[in-house]
Amino acid sequence: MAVQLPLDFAERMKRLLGDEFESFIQSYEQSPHAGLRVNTLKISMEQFKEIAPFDLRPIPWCETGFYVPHGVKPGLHPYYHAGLYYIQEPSAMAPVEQLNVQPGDRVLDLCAAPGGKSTQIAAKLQGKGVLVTNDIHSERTKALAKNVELYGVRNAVVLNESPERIADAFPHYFDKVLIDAPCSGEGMFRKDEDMVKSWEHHSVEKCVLMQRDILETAARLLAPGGTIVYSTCTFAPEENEAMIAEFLKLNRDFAVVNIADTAGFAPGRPDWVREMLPDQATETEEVLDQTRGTARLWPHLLEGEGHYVAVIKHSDESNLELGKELHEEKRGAGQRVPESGLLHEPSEDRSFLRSASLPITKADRKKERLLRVESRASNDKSTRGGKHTAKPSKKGKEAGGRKSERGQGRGADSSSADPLAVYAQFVNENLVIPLEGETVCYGDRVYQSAVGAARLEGLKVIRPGWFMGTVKNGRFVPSHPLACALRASEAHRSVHLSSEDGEAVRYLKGETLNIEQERLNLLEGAAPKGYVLVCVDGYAAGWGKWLDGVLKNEYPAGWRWTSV
Ligand SMILES: C[S@@+](CC[C@H](N)C(=O)[O-])C[C@H]1O[C@@H](n2cnc3c(N)ncnc32)[C@H](O)[C@@H]1O
Repeated sequence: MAVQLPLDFAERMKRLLGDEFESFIQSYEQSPHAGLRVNTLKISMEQFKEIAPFDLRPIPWCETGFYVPHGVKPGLHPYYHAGLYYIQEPSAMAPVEQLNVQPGDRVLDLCAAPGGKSTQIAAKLQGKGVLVTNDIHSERTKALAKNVELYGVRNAVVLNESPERIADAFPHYFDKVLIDAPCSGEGMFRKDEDMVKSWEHHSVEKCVLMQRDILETAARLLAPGGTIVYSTCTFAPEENEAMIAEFLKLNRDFAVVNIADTAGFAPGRPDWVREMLPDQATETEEVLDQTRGTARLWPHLLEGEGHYVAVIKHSDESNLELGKELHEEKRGAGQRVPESGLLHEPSEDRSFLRSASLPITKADRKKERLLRVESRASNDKSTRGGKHTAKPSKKGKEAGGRKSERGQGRGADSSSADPLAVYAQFVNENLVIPLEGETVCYGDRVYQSAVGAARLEGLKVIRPGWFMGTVKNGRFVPSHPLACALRASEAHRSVHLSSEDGEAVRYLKGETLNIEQERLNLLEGAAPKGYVLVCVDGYAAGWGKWLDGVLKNEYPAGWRWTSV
């Protein structure tokens, strides 16, 4: 066997699985399965199938997922760098499929880094509704933010918070909550040997304490009638069926929604709770049987690693009115225009960071950057479902159609003084997009936020929304995340590079390219000089700046493809 399993683990699995143990243990002789998930925010399934550079075999439980043949390296293709697919372990695609996300939903991914499931949720939202994606570890939110941006997500907010503090800011706000819980990781032993090493440190007992707190807080975040999906990548019953049974016992207005076993999923094992944890089983006996309707993904029964998924739905009609009131209260609060806001970049400076569970002190506030927040939507209604859409404004108006009070009577150069006017001018001259949500400025950075600034006040915000760009010396510099989320048809200037002749790779490596004017696609009689959306086989990858036949490379240094 390639993997040396911890003895305690192997003995426990033998006891629990009985006759099935032999085939379970044999699965460790096989290589783990690799998968990719098509990013349908950027490309449709039909289009992807036409241009797919690899042989693809569908993953039965995820309609956008495919197995990647052994030996193929999907990370070494320009399409990966253009955000056309996410490389994801096949079983890890199951939880979001069970969350039943619909465009327009408000969704929270509570334990989200590095963002595999968040990008899957975002694809299901199709830009409509809200995705709040969070991780408690600040270092890990860097990868989370990068993935949200690379995959072209427009309606996400990235937080670095404790679940408790999010619940204070967003009580009963979300239709769907995903808890991809920190766990002892037993299901990943075959894929990642480091998980074997860290198993002792991340003991089941420690994980149980964290999971209990997270799950309990999720109930405070959920709107009436909402759904929580709880998942782990471990086999331990304490972290799975026992955890769900305990939650159901304490939250009687929730019930398990049965997961169909069609895709090779096995049922949950309440009998293992009775066998291993008799006291806990006795305490939760009235609800324990419901956990049979949760799902276990076994490496010997399907082509994927070990996972556990539970769907629990809020079902108490009597709480509906109370929940609605809370909802409306917060939506009202969302209309306030804050005078200030905080933006926290992940930082190595420990003094800058505070424990997310501690209250913010005055000293903290002094250390943090206090930045001005402006809200376009001071008098607008709630941003629920991205309903209020700001059209790119005409010159002389601020972004989102709000007439600039300060701009009036100041003459033609008012745009150089007002960041929102500078932004609006850029949008008008370069893009054809609806601006959804609220325009928010943090210092010189401009965002479109699906949530709005007021609700985020006081939270550790990594990204308050879709990062559009920066206002520097009266000019708007479009951001890389803006480019990543655009379609070629939404930019006044675009150019198509081929993934096959090396030109796309040269762009992704950061090289300057010679591009004749005839190759530029110009919309609405746009002049060729200026920002050009650079596309790989038609799919946006970044910006370039064109002048006299030369395309200056604006692909950010930190994102460049260095391995080719
Ligand atoms: C299984 S990983 C998440 C993987 C992620 N969902 C994905 O698909 O890419 C669990 C995450 O939970 C985070 N975490 C641990 N404790 C947490 C807590 N109390 N609140 C929020 N996140 C937490 C960890 O930092 C870790 O990134």
